[in-house]
This record gives sequence, C-alpha cells and structure tokens, in this order.
Amino acid sequence: MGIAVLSGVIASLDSKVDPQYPPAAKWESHTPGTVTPVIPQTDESQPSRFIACVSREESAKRLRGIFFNLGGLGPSVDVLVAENVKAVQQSDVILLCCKPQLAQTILSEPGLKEALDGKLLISILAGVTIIQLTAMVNPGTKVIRAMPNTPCKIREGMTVVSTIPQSPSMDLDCKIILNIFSSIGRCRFLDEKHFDACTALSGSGPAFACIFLEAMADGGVMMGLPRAEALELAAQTLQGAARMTLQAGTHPAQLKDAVTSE
Ligand SMILES: NC(=O)C1=CN([C@@H]2O[C@H](COP(=O)(O)OP(=O)(O)OC[C@H]3O[C@@H](n4cnc5c(N)ncnc54)[C@H](OP(=O)(O)O)[C@@H]3O)[C@@H](O)[C@H]2O)C=CC1
Repeated sequence: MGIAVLSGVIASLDSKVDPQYPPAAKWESHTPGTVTPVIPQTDESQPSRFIACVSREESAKRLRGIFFNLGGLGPSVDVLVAENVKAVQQSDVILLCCKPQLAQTILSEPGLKEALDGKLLISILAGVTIIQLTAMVNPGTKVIRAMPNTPCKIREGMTVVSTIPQSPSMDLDCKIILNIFSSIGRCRFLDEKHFDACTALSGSGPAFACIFLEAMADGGVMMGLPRAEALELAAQTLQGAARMTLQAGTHPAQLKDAVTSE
C-alpha cells in the first residue's frame, strides 16, 4: 500500500513539472461537495524528497525497479534496507505503512523515538488506534491516522484522515496531509471513531467492487461476449455509474430507476 501511495504522489508531482506527464483531467474538483483543495505549486509543504524503507534486500530490489519504471521523480526515491532510524532522521513526515502487528517492533527500534520527535507520523495501519500509536512514540511526535485505498496508485484513491489535533503547526500539518492525499484522489477528514467503518468501506472496498466487476464480466462471457470486451464493458459501466453519483450528484436509486423504466 505504501508503494501505491508513493507512486501516486510521484505521478502527481511529475504531472505538475514535466510536460511529458500532462496533468490528468481531475474531474473531482468540479464535484459538488468535494473539499479537495487546489494548492499552489510553490507551497513549502509540497514533498520534495522521498525515502522508502523495507526490511529485506529482495524487497528493495523490487521497489527500485518499480520506482525506476515510473520515470520522472521515480528513480530519485532512495530505498533503504533496515535503516529506519537513518531514514526518519532525514525526514519531516513519516508514513508508517507496515503490517499492523509490526508497528510496535519498528517504533521501538533504538533511536527511532528520538528521530521521530516533533515530526508528523501518519499511520495507514488498519485497526491500530492513535492512543496505541501515541504510546509507542515520544509525546512530541504528532500522530495522525490515514486510511487510503489501492486506487491511490492511479490517483483515484479515497483517503480518510483522522482529525488533526490542535497544535501551533496544525495549519502546516493540514496542508502537508492534503498535499499528499488530495494529489492521489479524494481526501476527507473524519473523526477517528469512524476508522473501522472506513477501513471496511473504502480501505477494503476495491476488493468488494472487483468481486462484483468480475461477476459482471463473467456474466457477459456466459452470454457469449469475448472476455476482453466483457471486462471492458463491466469496468467502464461501474466507473460511469460511480462518476454519475460523484460528478452529477445523482442518487444511486435514481440511476437504477433510470435503466429499469419501461
Ligand atoms: N492493502 C490495502 O488495500 C490497504 C492496506 N492498508 C494498511 O497498509 C499496511 C500495509 O499493508 P500492505 O501494503 O498490504 O503490506 P505489505 O506487506 O505489502 O507492505 C509492508 C511493507 O513494510 C515493509 N516492512 C516490514 N517490516 C519492516 C521493517 N522492520 N522495517 C522497514 N520496513 C518494513 C515491508 O518490507 P519487507 O517486505 O522488506 O519486509 C513491506 O514493504 C497495513 O497496515 C494495512 O492495514 C491500509 C489501507 C488499504
């Protein structure tokens, strides 16, 4: 999931500075009700350097290949193996993307608490609460939770971010978070009490949608359509229906009625 987020952020930054990567037409900014902001390119909160941490050399090799193939800023991502403290020392914002059960082990590495002091720690871990995370770091570390989903990779993600606690750097933290997550899709702030529901709905939602998508395509194949076209028809139909709701503000029930008229 960390790769999806980072790939999306890099694609977004590349689209701003390099004509080879033209900005995707972001229909979402025209959607009624969206809070996704337009942020000036010169904003100091814009990420400029990236370090990815892994524990195994084979993962590092895979990540370097992925980032190299992204082009643009991709090859500039530093991939470090078992050097979390060094990476955190060199960073202002840390995205924690390990499996939930590894948080304690990683955050208790010698020197990591000190390296995190005063910095923004954004955890995407499902089910690990802010209270639990706060207990694993020094009091000066600002802990935020985010729940993204895999379409972040193509900048069509949905990320929910926990409400930012009051602090002198609150406005900058908010800008940083929006810079990251609104560049890779939609971003909403919600109270942490909603996180389990968000994990089920949007965090895991792409898997549910794909079960339905595959079933629609299979239905098309059963009716005699070639597999590739059946999949394209099903995917574009789901995308179109979803966008009718987001862009045009049409209620799903209205959409359903509109295709079941006599
Ligand atoms: N999958 C999804 O759709 C979503 C997942 N999430 C959350 O994202 C998190 C990650 O999930 P997922 O991407 O599937 O997990 P992965 O196992 O694919 O990725 C975890 C990454 O953490 C690295 N890692 C593990 N241990 C260490 C360590 N000690 N030091 C540095 N890096 C380490 C791994 O590197 P290595 O392989 O080298 O150990 C790997 O790159 C989970 O907490 C999950 O709840 C949130 C939203 C959606």
